[in-house]
Parts: sequence; structure tokens; C-alpha cells
Amino acid sequence: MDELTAGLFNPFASEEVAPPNSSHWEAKRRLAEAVRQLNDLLVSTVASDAELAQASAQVEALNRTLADTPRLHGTLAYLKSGEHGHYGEINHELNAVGGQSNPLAPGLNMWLDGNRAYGTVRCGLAYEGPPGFVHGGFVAAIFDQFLGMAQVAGGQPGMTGTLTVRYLRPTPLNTELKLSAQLSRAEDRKTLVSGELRAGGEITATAEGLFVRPSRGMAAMAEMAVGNSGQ
Ligand SMILES: CCCCCCCCCCCCCCCC(=O)SCCNC(=O)CCNC(=O)[C@H](O)C(C)(C)COP(=O)(O)OP(=O)(O)OC[C@H]1O[C@@H](n2cnc3c(N)ncnc32)[C@H](O)[C@@H]1OP(=O)(O)O
Repeated sequence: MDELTAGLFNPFASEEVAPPNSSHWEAKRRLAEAVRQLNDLLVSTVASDAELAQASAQVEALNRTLADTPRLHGTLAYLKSGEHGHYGEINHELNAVGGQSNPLAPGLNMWLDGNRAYGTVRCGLAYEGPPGFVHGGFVAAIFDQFLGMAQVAGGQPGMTGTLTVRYLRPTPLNTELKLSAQLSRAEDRKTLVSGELRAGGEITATAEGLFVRPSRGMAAMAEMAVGNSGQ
């Protein structure tokens, strides 16, 4: 275990979503939820052009306000600030697929029970691919994150080496989706995990992920990324 994967905080210990560790994250979760709703409203509204122009001006004004606030670019910057928790906590807030404070993330909730992992997620209209169904790329992203969490049970978390998704039937929007996964094999630096996604009791997709613990270690990988975060 290194700086990034040390078990100082495990957000996956129970089915309950781990609470925010500060008033900052609590406030950000609220804003993220409002932006998720905005996204859903944006893709569904058929307001007039004038109403859309007015809404754009309001959002643009808000963006200018936030752009003028102090900012941290990337999870590593949050970690180095020393003010926003351990890496596990920061990742739990900002991750692109599972982050509570990241409006891009569809609200994936995950927990471990022994060597099995469980999860729930609900994808709104903004995730539409085929009419009425979740975009296959998001199904793959959900599996990547979910299997990536499940591999933690193997004790040697690494990066996704390969991810194979089998799409058995379309995955519905606006439906509670249930995930489960288990370790198939963990040897040397490689962990193999397999999982399935269900909607209304029916399996819509299965996946297998091979995770490789980098020879340089996870923290060294992260250091290589310094400068990639667009500051
Ligand atoms: C306590 C709770 C706190 C929570 C705290 C967070 C926890 C932390 C969890 C992180 C959860 C991430 C969940 C998101 C997962 C992403 O989204 S990760 C992003 C997508 N993936 C990437 O960007 C990975 C890019 N690739 C790489 O960085 C490097 O190629 C890798 C995968 C790290 C491997 O590099 P390497 O260590 O130099 O590998 P190398 O020594 O050459 O090979 C080792 C072995 O693996 C095999 N291998 C290497 N690459 C591959 C591959 N791509 N496919 C298959 N086999 C491979 C080799 O053949 C070799 O096999 P053997 O010869 O030993 O049998």
C-alpha cells in the first residue's frame, strides 16, 4: 500500500453512502446534485429560444463567479493542500464515475461484503445512448469503476489493464441498476474481477476486468501526472 491506496478511509465499508468529511464537501455535494438536475433538465426541456438564452446567461454568470474563487486542479492538488481529507475521501468526492461531488458521475454507490462487491446506480436521461437506454460507453465506465473498487478486496489495487464488457440486452434509463462482482484471481501484481449488471432482476451486461498494480507503484504513477490537470 502506498500514499494513494493506504486504507486510512474506506468509503466502501457499508451500503450507506459515506458522509462528507467536511462542510466543504457537504456544500459541494449539494451543488453537484443541482448540476445533475440541470443536466437532466437541459436535455429534456423544450423551452423557447428566449428562455434558453436567459438560462445560458444565468449559468455563464455563475461560471464566472466560480472561476474567480480559489481552485485546486485535480485530486493530487486536493491531497497536497492537506485540507480536504485523505486520497480515498477526495476520490470518493471527485471521481468521474463514483464521485459524490462530481456532477458527471451518475451517483454510483458501492460497498464490499467479504470478497464480494455490490453496487447501485441510476442513469438519468443525460446518459441516453440508444433511445430509452443507457449509452454503452457509460455501462463500460460504470463497470470500470465498480470492478476497480472490487479489486481492492484482493489487497493489491492497480490500474485497469483490460476491460471486457458483454452487452446482453439494453440497459434501461431511470431504473435502479444493481451491480455485483467477485475476485476471480489475484496473483503477483494482477487481479482478475468479474461482475454483472441487473435491471429489474435481469442481467443486462457482464464484464471482466484485469487490474495490474504498476511496477512503479500507484503513487509514482500519480506523480507522473503532475501538470496534466489543466491549471
Ligand atoms: C481502502 C480504500 C481506499 C480507496 C483508494 C483507491 C483505491 C485505488 C483503486 C484504483 C481503482 C481504479 C479504478 C479506475 C480504473 C481506471 O480507470 S485506471 C485507467 C485506465 N487504465 C490505465 O490508464 C492503465 C494504463 N496502463 C499502464 O499504466 C500500465 O500499462 C500498467 C497497466 C500499469 C502495467 O504497467 P507495468 O506495471 O509496467 O506492467 P508490466 O510490469 O509490464 O506487466 C506486469 C504484468 O501485467 C501484464 N500486463 C501489463 N499490462 C497489461 C494490460 N494492459 N493488459 C493485460 N495484461 C497486462 C504483463 O503482461 C505482465 O504479465 P506477466 O508477464 O507478469 O504475466
